[in-house]
Amino acid sequence: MAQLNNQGSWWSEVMSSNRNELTLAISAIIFTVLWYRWKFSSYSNGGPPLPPGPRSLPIVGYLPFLSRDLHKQFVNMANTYGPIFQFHLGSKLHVVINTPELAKVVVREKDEIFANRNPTIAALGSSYGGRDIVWSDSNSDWRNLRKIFVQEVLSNKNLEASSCFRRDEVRKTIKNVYNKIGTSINISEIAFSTEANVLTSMVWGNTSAEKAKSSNFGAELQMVSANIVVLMGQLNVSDVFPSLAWLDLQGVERNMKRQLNHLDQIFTSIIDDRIESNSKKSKHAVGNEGKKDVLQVLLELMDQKDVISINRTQVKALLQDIMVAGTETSTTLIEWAMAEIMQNSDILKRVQEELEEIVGLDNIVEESHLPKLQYLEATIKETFRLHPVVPFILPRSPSQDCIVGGYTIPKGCTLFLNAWAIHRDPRYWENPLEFNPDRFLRNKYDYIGSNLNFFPFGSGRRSCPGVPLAEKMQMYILASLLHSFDWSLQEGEVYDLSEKFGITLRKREPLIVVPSQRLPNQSLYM
Ligand code: HEM
Repeated sequence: MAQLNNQGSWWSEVMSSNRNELTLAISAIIFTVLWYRWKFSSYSNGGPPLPPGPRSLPIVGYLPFLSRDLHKQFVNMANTYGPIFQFHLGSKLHVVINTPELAKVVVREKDEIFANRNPTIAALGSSYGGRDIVWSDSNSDWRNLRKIFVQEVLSNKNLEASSCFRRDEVRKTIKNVYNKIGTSINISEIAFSTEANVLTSMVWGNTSAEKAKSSNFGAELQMVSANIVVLMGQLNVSDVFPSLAWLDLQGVERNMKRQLNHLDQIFTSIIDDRIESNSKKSKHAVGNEGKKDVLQVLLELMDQKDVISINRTQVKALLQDIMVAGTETSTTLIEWAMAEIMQNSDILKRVQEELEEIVGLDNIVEESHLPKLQYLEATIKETFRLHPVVPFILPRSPSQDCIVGGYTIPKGCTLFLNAWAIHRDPRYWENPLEFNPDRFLRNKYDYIGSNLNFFPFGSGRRSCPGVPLAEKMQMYILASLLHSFDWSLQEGEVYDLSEKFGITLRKREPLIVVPSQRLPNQSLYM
């Protein structure tokens, strides 16, 4: 049987650590699986069949054969079963799409049908039960929250008004790196704290809540966000066998609750603090339009009963989305980009020459320079192509049975769009494994997936609404790090680009590098 190799599989670990509980619960599983088998057998009667897929075991399905590097395994499976294939994990049907043509059917022609997420237990635990934007089903609450996010949180006006926060934080980062010249720096930590500080200034910059102001808040946030992302990427036996969920065999649900409690305490203290300070001020003293932070905008919408409004849980769920979706993703991209650029000395030289020409060695990078940095932009896009931060985008689930590529896709199954495979498919990309930014100078690709050969932020109605901020931040941080400093690996280190699969595709080993001064004028670092 193809692909049946459970060496180093996730399943063998779960089995060895939880043998007793699993044995006890096996009868519940059998019942569920028999029911689903009966349900799915009806697809072969009459309508188009389910997509092809590997044969698998009774009860557990394909579960024991999933490898840790799921993105690579799915490429092998596509080679065997074709551009659309399916497999069962326990009772749950999963479908994987591996070509831009079929992705187009999902996110264009049938976008409305494929607008649900089918969140895992971990995802529900991280999002106040799916009451946020990321994990909510496509319903009126989701539409409302997404509208608030696009029109109020990341509107052009707000993005413009918050440029001072980005400038302040990027400058602090330059100063901070300057103070560490000659020593080893973890790029991911630097990128994360810059991103997190920008987001917190934009979101609750005017807070006086002690927790949010404490010096270790950034580190706490980084730890919690990283834990949330790891837990969301973990295969959880409770998702595969819902009848076992009460046992929480891997402790994913418990652990996620702990992480969310941590964030919730911080959000609660910030919201309470703001409500109290608002009540002490007259309405007019809260600030004029341009100066309101996001929290203020959300709290005003909370009081509003008509047009668009939001409740307290949704405010916290939205804050959680911004903090987790906005930090982990951009941090991952910046680390990959630095790793690729440092490994390719010609590319580093071209990026720095462009910076010299546009910014000048007697100046530091400003946001106004960014639209002119075309080679850097192409380098970032090439990084997204080879290292899509969210390799399977986020799961989609059809709200009704439908047909894709001549096969039936049943209502409620989980569908993955395999961006990792599409981004390195030789049918769409010449020399796909070569890191070559020039391909993005020759052909224009946007970030909203207009061309589905390249869609690192997804596409369609559930595509990433954070693109305008992400685009600015990743360009600004990378341009600043590469213009203000030269970089080398710490002694004894070798270049390494190995991946660690999860809901985000991280670099397996952190990129530890040593900065040196590049700009002649020392005052540019102060
Ligand atoms: C490198 C940076 C980022 C990447 C690669 C990224 C990627 C993604 C992807 C692939 C999706 C799913 C799209 C789909 O299903 O079609 C998504 C959704 C989302 N992202 Fe991002 N993102 C990034 C930055 C951000 C930022 C900065 C924010 C907010 C400040 C953000 C907020 C969201 C939200 C709220 C959703 C859910 C949208 C929905 O379900 O309607 N993201 N992102």
